[in-house]
Amino acid sequence: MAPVQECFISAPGKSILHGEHAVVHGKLALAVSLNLRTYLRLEVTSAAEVSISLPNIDTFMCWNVRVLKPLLSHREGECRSSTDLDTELVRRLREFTAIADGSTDTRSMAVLAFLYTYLCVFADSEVLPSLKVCVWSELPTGAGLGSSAAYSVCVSAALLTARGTISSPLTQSQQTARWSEQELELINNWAFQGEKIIHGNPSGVDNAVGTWGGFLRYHAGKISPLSRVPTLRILLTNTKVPRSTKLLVSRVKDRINQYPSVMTPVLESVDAVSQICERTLAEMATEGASAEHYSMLEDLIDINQHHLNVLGVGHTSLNTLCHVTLAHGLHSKLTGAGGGGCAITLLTPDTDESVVRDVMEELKQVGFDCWETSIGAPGVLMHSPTSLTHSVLEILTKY
Ligand SMILES: Nc1ncnc2c1ncn2[C@@H]1O[C@H](COP(=O)(O)OP(=O)(O)O)[C@@H](O)[C@H]1O
Ligand SMILES: C[C@@](O)(CCOP(=O)(O)O)CC(=O)O
Ligand SMILES: [Mg+2]
Repeated sequence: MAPVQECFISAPGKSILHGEHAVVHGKLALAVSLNLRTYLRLEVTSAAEVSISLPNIDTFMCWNVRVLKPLLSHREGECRSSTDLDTELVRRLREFTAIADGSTDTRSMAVLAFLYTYLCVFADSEVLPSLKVCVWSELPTGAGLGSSAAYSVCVSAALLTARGTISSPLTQSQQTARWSEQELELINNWAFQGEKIIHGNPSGVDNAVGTWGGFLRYHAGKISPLSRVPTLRILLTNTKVPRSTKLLVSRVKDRINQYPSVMTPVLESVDAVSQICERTLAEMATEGASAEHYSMLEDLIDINQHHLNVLGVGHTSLNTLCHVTLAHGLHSKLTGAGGGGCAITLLTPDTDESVVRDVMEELKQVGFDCWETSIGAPGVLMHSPTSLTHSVLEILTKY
């Protein structure tokens, strides 16, 4: 396949309806893509350098390609796998970029994930290519909306396309295009490796949503689209309390290890919540949504929020958020890793517009960001430059 000289790629963020954390331990999760995206521009240059500009996290790095090549010497001739993390390469990259093992600064993980994917994808090239890459996102970083996965999906799609491992699907007359199912699998597998570097122990649900988009059920690595879902109205609120998915995921693991007989039933119960939610959504889509259906969805949200508190990923900001919305009859739960970050609030057909306005106003007064989101956006896309808004294009070409 002919390699590209320049490409623009985007991938969506996600919201987990139910099953965050439990999904890491093999339970069912229901997740949906958001209309907030991460964008990437890749340009092939002749500078003998590879550079990555990450304006969201104020990170701008550049390396001579000849300095990077020796990092691959440990596996000369071997093909890098898209399904297993090369831990020796990660170790070498940590040393090279001077990121200490166990570092809690997840920002530097974005650089590590990029370099890892770059070196693996181009491992068989005699000379590493000179590339200029810029990634910018509409998503808040580290807030539970899957910015790490959207980033990893964009990086993986761009590098695989630049290498010619997957096609460049955009024809001249198209604004956006997607890859074949087989190519999406490859993008997803490499993005999962990126997530492993950023998260430590990801379930894979976030990169799956970033790759395929839509409404997905994710269970023990098996991804399937939810075919029957009603139109749902959801408020997203960002408490703006920073947190790291990596730390929260390992905190839950520690708690399970310390109190297995207490925590295992909680995980089972979260699984049951996801299953009942899936059945309820299917019923709503096929039979029409009733007040009883919405009442069940609200109960499940409340139950899961309590479970997430028990798992140790709650936060006072999230408690405040739940109280504010409940005072107006609206039910909320954290989404993503918790510990701060974002929550979702379900709006029902009976919710008066004045109530939505009041709730949003009150949440903003507490200091949170709050907006109504649209769900089910497409997964990873290749864009023509004209399909991007002026402001996105300006940012991506500025660095
Ligand atoms: N636009 C971006 N530019 C650079 N790095 C990003 C971007 N989005 C996400 N990341 C990486 O992902 C990390 C946040 O991931 P995480 O803690 O999983 O939160 P979430 O995925 O919920 O946003 C960041 O610290 C950074 O390493
Ligand atoms: C907590 C978890 O279920 C979701 C994490 O999502 P986010 O990185 O907070 O957007 C972890 C995972 O599934 O890998
Ligand atoms: Mg993440």
